[in-house]
This record gives sequence, structure tokens and C-alpha cells, in this order.
Amino acid sequence: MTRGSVLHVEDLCMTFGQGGPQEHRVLAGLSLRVDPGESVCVVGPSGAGKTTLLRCLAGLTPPTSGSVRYGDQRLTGPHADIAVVSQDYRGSLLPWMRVWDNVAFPLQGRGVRKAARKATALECLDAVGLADVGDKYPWQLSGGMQQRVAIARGLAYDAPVLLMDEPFGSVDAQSRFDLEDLTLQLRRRLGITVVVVTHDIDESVYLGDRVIVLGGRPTAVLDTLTVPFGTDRDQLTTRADPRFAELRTRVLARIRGERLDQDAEPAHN
Ligand SMILES: Nc1ncnc2c1ncn2[C@@H]1O[C@H](COP(=O)(O)OP(=O)(O)OP(=O)(O)O)[C@@H](O)[C@H]1O
Repeated sequence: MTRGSVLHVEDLCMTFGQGGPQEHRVLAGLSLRVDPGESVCVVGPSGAGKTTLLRCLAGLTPPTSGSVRYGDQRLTGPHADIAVVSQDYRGSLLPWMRVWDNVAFPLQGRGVRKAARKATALECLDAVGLADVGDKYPWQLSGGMQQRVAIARGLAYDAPVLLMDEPFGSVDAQSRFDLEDLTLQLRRRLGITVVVVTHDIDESVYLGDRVIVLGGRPTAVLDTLTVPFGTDRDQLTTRADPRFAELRTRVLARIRGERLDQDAEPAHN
């Protein structure tokens, strides 16, 4: 294991329908690590296998070969320390349950009593700026608020690792910026490790301490970029930084398989 890594992926391969007429080799020998407290973004073209990788990191999909380790343990299924926020908040929130009940849902299976569940849910709602909507139903909230509820539910697991799959894909641009800032703030405040899968190159540079670029057929890691902006970022200053443009250009070029002049120079990482 890489010393100190939280998640360590080694030579991960994923082939759907192996041996059958529909065989589809998606991931080919991916290796990567995620360090404690890091925010890592995974970016790549549609169909590259980003969700598949995230599901493997969550222990939800067993890889065809290779391994995912959480600390010293080899993941063979979902782990209580790893929470997942999926892109489809509409499908994941239960419309007949009040908001706080939705957030507390993961705690039911852990035998936590109702009063304690509600207290935790309200705390998590407070963390995402929704302290006053606990008694509403999800369908009474805007899309951005519903996505915050989904994040609050991710926090209710009280897991040190939060995996997010295109978490802001279905909200408007302003809500998206707010949710990105919320994610950075939660990471800072709670000291959690965050992995975000996104197809949005700007978002990957804004949110990540490192950006892992996937691409090719079958998919491999094309590049890993270190983002130099620290943990305290804001939308206007960070996006106006010339290094932001440089990084996004590099990610885009990698995804398109183009070479850059700077490729002759030492890389950022
Ligand atoms: N359970 C499955 N059975 C067969 N093929 C699958 C399965 N899950 C994913 N795939 C295929 O694997 C490939 C990668 O899918 P995946 O959803 O991981 O990509 P992605 O990079 O997340 O895409 P997008 O950005 O469009 O969400 C796709 O071609 C998809 O059809």
C-alpha cells in the first residue's frame, strides 16, 4: 500500500459481459491513490468509466481484476467509512419522507434511535445551510436545495470519505457554484477526504487538489495534475488566476489527446 493513502487503486480492470458477445472492456489497468483530507477530481469524456471507477471505489461494483484498498483493507463491498452522493438526487430522495427523515435514512439500518437520528439529520442539514427545511418534503424544495439534502444525507453517514458522482450536474449554474463552495467548506471544516467525478473541466480544477484525467479506449489514467490553489478558494479569484486557465487547457488537451508546448517542460505533479 502507498504509505498514508486512504484509497489505493491498483491495476484496476473492468470488463462488462466478459466472455460474451457484448464484452466491453471499460477500464484497463488503472492505478491511483487518494490521500487523507485530499479532494481529488476524476474527469474524462462521457462513457470513459468515471461512474464505474467510483462504484469500484465505493465497493459497490467488484472489478474484473486489480484491487481497491481502503487503508489496509481490501474492499470487497460497501464500507461504513465511505459515503456516496449520486448525481440523481431526484431518484435518491424519497418523496413521501420529510427532509430530515431522508437525511436520517442511512442511520435506520444502524439501530440509531429516532430522536438521535433526527438530531443528527438536523445537524447535517445545518451544515449544508438548510437548517429550517427539515419538516418539508423534498418536492417542496428547489433542485439546488434537494441536492444539498442529498449531500446532507451523505454527511449523515459520518464517514471520513465522501464519494460524489457528478453531484451538481442537474442544478443551475449559480447553485452549482454555491454547491462547489459548500463542498470545499465541508472538506475544510470536517477534514473529510473527497473524490468527485465530473465531466466539467473547470469544476475539476476548482474543486480538486489533484485532477486525474481519464481517457483512451479502454480507459487509462492519461494524466494527474496537482492544483496549486490551497484549501481556501473562491470562485472569482481562483477562476481568474492565470494558472487556472493553464490547468484547464492542459486537462482539455489530455482528454483530446493533443500535445502542448509545455509538455516538454517538467509537469505540475
Ligand atoms: N452494468 C453495466 N453493464 C454493461 N455495461 C456497463 C455497465 N455499467 C456501465 N457500462 C458501460 O461502461 C461504460 C462506462 O460507463 P460509465 O457510466 O462508468 O461512464 P462515465 O464516464 O461515468 O459516463 P458519463 O460521463 O456519460 O456518465 C459505458 O460504455 C457503459 O455503457
